[in-house]
Amino acid sequence: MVHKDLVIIGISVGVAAGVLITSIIVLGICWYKKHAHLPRSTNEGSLATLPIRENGLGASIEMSASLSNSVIIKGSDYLAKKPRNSWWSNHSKDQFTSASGLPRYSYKDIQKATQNFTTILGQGSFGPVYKAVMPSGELVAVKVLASNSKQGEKEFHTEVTLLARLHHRNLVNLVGYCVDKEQRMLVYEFMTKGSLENLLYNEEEEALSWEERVQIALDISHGIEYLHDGAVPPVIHRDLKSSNILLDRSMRAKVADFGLSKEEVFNGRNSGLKGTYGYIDPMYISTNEFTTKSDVYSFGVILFELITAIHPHQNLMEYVNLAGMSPDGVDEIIDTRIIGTFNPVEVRSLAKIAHKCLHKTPRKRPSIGEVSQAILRIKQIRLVREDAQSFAGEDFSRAISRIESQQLELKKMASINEGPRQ
Ligand SMILES: Nc1ncnc2c1ncn2[C@@H]1O[C@H](COP(=O)(O)OP(=O)(O)OP(=O)(O)O)[C@@H](O)[C@H]1O
Repeated sequence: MVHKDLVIIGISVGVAAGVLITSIIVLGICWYKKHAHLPRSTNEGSLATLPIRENGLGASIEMSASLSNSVIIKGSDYLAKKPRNSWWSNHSKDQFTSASGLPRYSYKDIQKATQNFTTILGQGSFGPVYKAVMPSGELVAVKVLASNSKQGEKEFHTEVTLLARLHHRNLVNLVGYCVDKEQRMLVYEFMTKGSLENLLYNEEEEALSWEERVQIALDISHGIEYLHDGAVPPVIHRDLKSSNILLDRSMRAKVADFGLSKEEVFNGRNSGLKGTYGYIDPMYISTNEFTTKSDVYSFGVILFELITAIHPHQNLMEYVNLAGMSPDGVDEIIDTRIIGTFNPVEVRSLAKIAHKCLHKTPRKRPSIGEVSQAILRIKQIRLVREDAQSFAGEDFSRAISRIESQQLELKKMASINEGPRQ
């Protein structure tokens, strides 16, 4: 009997000890889970939702006000989940935790990739731009902001936060950045063919064909259309010019340099004039009010550069105004290097669009969406015409081969009818 009691007491103590140990383990796991998330959740109170549109796909970024805080991406999760390229993915996860959602690099990373800053591509108003080869072999362009340039530093922050949420095939993508002590750099996708300005005005470059020029015009208009109508809130570029249009190896154009971009302020006014001489909307100079229509004006200037290959600093607008006096006056200022290869109807249509963009009253200028549609129509009409020509050509060659085979048949029949001569 005593033995039986001892067994019952033993089992009870064992069960109680088991329950106690299990509870301690469960509590321990809960405590660990809770505390492992603490560093991220400290920012949650300050998060604000910033919606973005990405080539039509919806996504939203919850980002904190400060650049140094972390970013959480909702919606398509495109930016968070898709590694930008193999080189970035080889780096530690810490480099992805910035407000922009872009990888952040150390000075040493960039120093190595640019062979100690010896691979200079050119010099912009913010500082030099270097070609960099990443360990994966991928080419990028690194824009080093002059450390004494206060304006450049401000533009840097604007550009990082803006570009991190703007993605379009006709915009030059920002793929990383560097903030290391006083150093600030922007890492861009590399654009093999350089700037439109260089392609139009450098005598050593092969002249762009008319077809290429129309495609470039269309690409630029699509890039601007995304900024004006696709980005939420809308973005005005503010410094559109041929040196800010870069081309990739397939001669597709992308809009670059958002250093002067600002998010649109409704009915807002800006103090200092920004932009580049020759491209600035005259109405902006007199009213100090910059709108999407001011970008449309600058785009009109670029369209005339494509048609004439005359730089705005070489009296382009004087030529354009003189030519505008007669309906086909544009024929007189067309780039001589494409004479004989272009279609005059297409040139006149593009010039008509450019004139509309340059209308002195901003509200009478078309929207960039309307401009894109009009340029697209020029291309489509050409494609239909080429199709018709090749169809006619096909008919002709078919007819020729039909005649040839008929002749062959006739010859054969003739030889049969003649029969062997006796
Ligand atoms: N992503 C890139 N790929 C290839 N070359 C580039 C890239 N970005 C800039 N460059 C080249 O580097 C040079 C300097 O460019 P940057 O944008 O700094 O100045 P800019 O546009 O010429 O002048 P500004 O600063 O006044 O706009 C130019 O020759 C440009 O073609």
